[in-house]
Amino acid sequence: MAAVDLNAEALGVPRKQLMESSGNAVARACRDLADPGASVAVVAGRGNNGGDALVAARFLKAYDVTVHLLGRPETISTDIARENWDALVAGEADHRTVTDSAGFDLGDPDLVVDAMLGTGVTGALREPEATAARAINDSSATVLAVDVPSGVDADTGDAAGLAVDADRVVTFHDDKPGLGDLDCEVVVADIGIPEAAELFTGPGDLLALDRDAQSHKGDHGDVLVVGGGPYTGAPALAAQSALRAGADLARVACPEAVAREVQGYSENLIVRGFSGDRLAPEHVPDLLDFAADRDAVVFGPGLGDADESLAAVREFLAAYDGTAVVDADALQVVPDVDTEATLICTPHQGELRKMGGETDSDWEVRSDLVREFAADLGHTLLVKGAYDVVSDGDAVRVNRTGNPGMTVGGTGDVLAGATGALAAVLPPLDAAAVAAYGNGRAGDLAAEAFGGGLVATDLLERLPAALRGDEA
Ligand SMILES: NC(=O)C1=CN([C@@H]2O[C@H](COP(=O)(O)OP(=O)(O)OC[C@H]3O[C@@H](n4cnc5c(N)ncnc54)[C@H](O)[C@@H]3O)[C@@H](O)[C@H]2O)[C@H](O)CC1
Ligand SMILES: [K+]
Repeated sequence: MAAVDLNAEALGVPRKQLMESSGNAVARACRDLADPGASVAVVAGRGNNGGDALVAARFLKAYDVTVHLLGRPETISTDIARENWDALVAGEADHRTVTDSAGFDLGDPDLVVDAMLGTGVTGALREPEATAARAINDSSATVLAVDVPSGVDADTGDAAGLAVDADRVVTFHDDKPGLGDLDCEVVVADIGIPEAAELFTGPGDLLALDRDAQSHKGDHGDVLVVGGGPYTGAPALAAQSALRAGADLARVACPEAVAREVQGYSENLIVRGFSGDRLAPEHVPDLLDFAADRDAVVFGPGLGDADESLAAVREFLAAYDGTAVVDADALQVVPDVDTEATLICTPHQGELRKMGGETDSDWEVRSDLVREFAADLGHTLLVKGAYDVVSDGDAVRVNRTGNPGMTVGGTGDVLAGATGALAAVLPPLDAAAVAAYGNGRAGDLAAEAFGGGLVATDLLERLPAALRGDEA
């Protein structure tokens, strides 16, 4: 939800507006549960769950509302919740702050609005929330829970300990998996989050990359690029891109004949040559051993389409059961290989057709075609275009970053490498969506500097900023 909220904000629908919609939905449920003049106890926590109810209080003029804030106002954790508290105080609403459990007196209300904790709950209820939850459960009031009954984990429906026993839940935007088993009525309120906030990639998708501080080398991926032969720049671009997208190690397995040239592009790469001047079936056993210790493999950059190289790709994929990004000439092999591997294929629309897929200039039509083909293939597709379409056969994401300057050679290798690095730390669909978003953002930053004259290496040093969500 945090990612969707952030994407909604990027689309021009700020969180405070979402909170206003949530609060309005809560007020409508109150009007449904209690008659005007009834006494309502709003029990608000210090986060946005509480914020929703502070908004609702403003919509309940016809009721006798008392707001209980659990904690001092200065401990309210978000500005939008704090602003709604300040508005209540400025409006002389009947409000009180509960700084310790002994200070909590629910009174004898007809209706309780449980807005202590929502999706931000961690662990068992602490004080004074626990005392308040017991008082709410012991009261004879009707209980309306905001988003999630406090103490319940929205994803699992479990509670680490005590939880509020609600008569009705008003949850926002979409049903939460954990609410299904509650024995109370759950109402899903549309709070005006645009569908686009979930369909199109945006800054919210970068939250998935939040790294825990304790991470150490190797946590962020050891990526192997298998490529090179007719071309040498492509595997080097892909491997450097993997590093720029956060991989700790980037290795290149390429023909001995070009190993020095590939190494020459960057001392950051660990280059390992296999015999001859192009990939062939005899290299596959070694490659499988080498790949087994990596977190992700990027197959294809610069491989060329010699029959023996494609035969080697087929043999490798048939035996590989890890995670691989397949790009460029290797893509044509995928449809006729049965593999246990988790593949992310990154074709442009011409390569998609060569794989047997269909495309369309209208991105909405293309989205359905890509989803169907991904379902047939059983793999994740990232189909490059002015609008990149990503699908795992079930969900669809569309990426709108990027610009026409990115048709220059090599940007696809940069995307493949970034996808490999992200596939080492994220599920395939997210890895492809974030890679498309970051690669396009890096391309947009490069276009600011070089316009149509940008080259693929310009994206490399801009990938970190693009994946951090830095403003251009
Ligand atoms: N897109 C949407 O669905 C929207 C949802 N909204 C509401 O926002 C909350 C989530 O808000 P958040 O601030 O992230 O977290 P909470 O308010 O649920 O709780 C955080 C708050 O609670 C404290 N806390 C955490 N665990 C415990 C505990 N075990 N005991 C005591 N206190 C605890 C923590 O310290 C924080 O202070 C969502 O549920 C919706 O109601 C948005 O308003 C609109 C968009
Ligand atoms: K709640």
